[in-house]
Amino acid sequence: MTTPFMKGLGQYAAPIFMGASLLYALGQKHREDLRKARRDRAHNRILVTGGAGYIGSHTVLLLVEAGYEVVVVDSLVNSCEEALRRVGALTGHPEKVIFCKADLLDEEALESVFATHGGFRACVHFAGLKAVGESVAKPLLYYANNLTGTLHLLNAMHRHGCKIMGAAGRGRGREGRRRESRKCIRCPLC
Ligand SMILES: O=c1ccn([C@@H]2O[C@H](COP(=O)(O)OP(=O)(O)O[C@H]3O[C@H](CO)[C@H](O)[C@H](O)[C@H]3O)[C@@H](O)[C@H]2O)c(=O)[nH]1
Repeated sequence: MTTPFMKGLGQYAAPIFMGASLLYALGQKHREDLRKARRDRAHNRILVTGGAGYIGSHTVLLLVEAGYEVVVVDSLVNSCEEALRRVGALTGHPEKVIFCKADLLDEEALESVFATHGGFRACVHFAGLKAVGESVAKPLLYYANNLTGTLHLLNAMHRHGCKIMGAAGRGRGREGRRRESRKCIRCPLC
């Protein structure tokens, strides 16, 4: 049975439907704009772990000069934030150096960096302990810190679709000669 109230409502159906469609279309456009902004940002944004350290801060400088925006994750265990402030000043683009104090062993903090600032075009990984004497005295600490931290990083990259990782390592060969290697690899999990 159609009541007068329902009949009255009928005349509003078309405008309500059109209004809802318009809102839906605007929402879609807004979501598409957000996705595009995120894609553009990802194209230009690099994550540098250990970016406040010696090699890391020089890398950040070069990346910013090359036009990238850099997010630095560093626990500051062997560095200080001042280095990044200086990098910002030297490049003239302090806004392109975003610092997040976090330890790679803290998975939640790392996830929050990826959720807030990702996705990254690539990651350069320098956040590692590397004092030779200490590594001999405390090998398990070094294994736990460097391997677990790297695994956490790889997992976060995998979850957030970041597929390129650069890393630098230094070691001594059997014959005592120093070996340096710099590698750029695809994330092994992706
Ligand atoms: O668990 C850690 C260990 C270190 N760091 C940070 O990582 C940076 C490492 O920088 P350092 O100045 O201590 O080391 P270097 O820049 O000299 O780089 C050295 O350590 C690197 C560790 O990845 C590479 O091995 C590299 O080849 C080697 O020269 C520091 O800011 C330190 O605070 C962390 O954030 N988390």
